[in-house]
Amino acid sequence: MTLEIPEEDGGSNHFVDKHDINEKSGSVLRVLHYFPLEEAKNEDIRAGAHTDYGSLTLLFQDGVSGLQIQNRAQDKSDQWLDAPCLEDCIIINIGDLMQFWSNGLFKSTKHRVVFHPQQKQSSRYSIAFFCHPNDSVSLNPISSPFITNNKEKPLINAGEYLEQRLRATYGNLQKPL
Ligand SMILES: O=C(O)CCC(=O)C(=O)O
Ligand SMILES: [Fe+2]
Repeated sequence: MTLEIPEEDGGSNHFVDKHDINEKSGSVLRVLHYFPLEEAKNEDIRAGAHTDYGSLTLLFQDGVSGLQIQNRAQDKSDQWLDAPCLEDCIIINIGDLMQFWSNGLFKSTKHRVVFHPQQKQSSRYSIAFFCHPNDSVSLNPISSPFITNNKEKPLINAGEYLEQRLRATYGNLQKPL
């Protein structure tokens, strides 16, 4: 989908400009190893339900499935749908900031990682690249004929939002990077 962002707001370079690699950002590559389940335990969840904090996440999986997304229909939020693990494919998640910038047009989908019954004895590996804009970038909806901009100016920028989410998740640990 093209958003027709006006040239004065960067046009087709709008998102590139927000992700200048020479500026500070929260972008991070994580190599994830989910251990097999110990025999005595009877758990189903490898990673609890959450949304990603940044703009987009690139997920590389190793063939052991388990990623699920939450059904967004209000009366079906207890339904979790398996994301297929396709060979040579990268899964792209929309993160919270893309939802802010698009004023909800693009949804930051809740997801989690579960053990499927036949996988409890296997490790699972995945690599996630969490793509974040520069810390100083505003979370205001972007100019586009497809996006309504009815929001008050937010008081925080991308760096502050990341800090808030990390604090809520990990307590007062130091921000990575
Ligand atoms: O391991 C996966 O497939 C997903 C991991 C994930 O959602 C995350 O680390 O935010
Ligand atoms: Fe995630």
